[in-house]
Amino acid sequence: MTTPSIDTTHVPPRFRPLMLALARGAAALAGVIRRGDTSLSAPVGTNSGGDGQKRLDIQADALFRDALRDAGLRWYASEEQDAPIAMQPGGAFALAIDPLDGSSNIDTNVSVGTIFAVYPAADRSDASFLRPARDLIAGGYVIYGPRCCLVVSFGEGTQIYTLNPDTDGFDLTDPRVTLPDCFFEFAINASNYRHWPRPIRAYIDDCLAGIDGPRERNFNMRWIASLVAEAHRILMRGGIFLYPADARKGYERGRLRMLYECAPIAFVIEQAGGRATDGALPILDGAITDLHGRTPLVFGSAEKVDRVAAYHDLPPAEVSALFGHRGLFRA
Ligand SMILES: O=P(O)(O)OC[C@H]1O[C@](O)(COP(=O)(O)O)[C@@H](O)[C@@H]1O
Ligand SMILES: [Mg+2]
Ligand SMILES: [Mg+2]
Repeated sequence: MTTPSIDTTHVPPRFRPLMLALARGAAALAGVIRRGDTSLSAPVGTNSGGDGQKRLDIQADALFRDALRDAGLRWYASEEQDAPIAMQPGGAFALAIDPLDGSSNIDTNVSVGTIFAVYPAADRSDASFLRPARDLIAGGYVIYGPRCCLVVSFGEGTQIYTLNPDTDGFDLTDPRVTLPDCFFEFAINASNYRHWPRPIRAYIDDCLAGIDGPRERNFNMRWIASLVAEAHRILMRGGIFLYPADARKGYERGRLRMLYECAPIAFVIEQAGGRATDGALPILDGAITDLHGRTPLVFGSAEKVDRVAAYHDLPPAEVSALFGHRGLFRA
């Protein structure tokens, strides 16, 4: 087997060692997932965000920490660790990672992923991570699906690399992907409908009403329960994803974490021409105030994400009116 690598032609020079290390970690994790050890979905504990951990969550965390040892990182913050870990004292970068996203899908052989965000390192770990989300200098994800792809942005467009099984290297397959603007598909966990805030219910009601409703067209729906897989589908063909805040205990700020999940996904989506908000305001205009803090997340085609924000601006009486009255949202 050759040493895993990535084509760095379009990677800014200062990020090359980091991208090579991430590619190494991703190729190794893709190999672990492919081997299909069924014990990897066994529950092993709870992380500080309060989520159950599976064996593969822990293994993925250890694997990336090891792969990133000499990659110029000063700090490594993981969804699976209570606090950031000090790496190389002279390192220029602070990296936040969700080593395994979508862990409820491990045992069913459905796509899972890794999400990462890179910030300039400060002397202290809290100053490195607790800051405006827009300070991000690189971010992306890896999807372990039928194809393993690494998607990354360095702030000038979004690039896609695909793992070549013959060489174990990531080839550049799209140097600048554009998120299609017009696809009528939404992704939301509809089992939580009764817990959602009114603007979200109204938006989804109008999609469900299809050709007979104010949107005057039919929509399709998807829910994979793997943020990375939804993000990749939307990047490829458009549509919208919503994980709103809801009335369940512990979901006051939704489910997804600002540092490890929402900021890097928002970065990649914005850089591909899409939009990402908390329902109303851009995710990247927000601040990271808590390592494991959460935020509602809505992202996808710009026009659809803007429309969700417009539902938040409606007066309450208008939001709760029958869809037929929301003349504003026709078409
Ligand atoms: O089970 P739910 O509430 O639909 O949540 C699914 C969401 O939770 C997540 O699995 C959370 O990520 P982790 O697996 O990293 O905890 C997202 O990938 C996904 O979008
Ligand atoms: Mg996750
Ligand atoms: Mg995770």
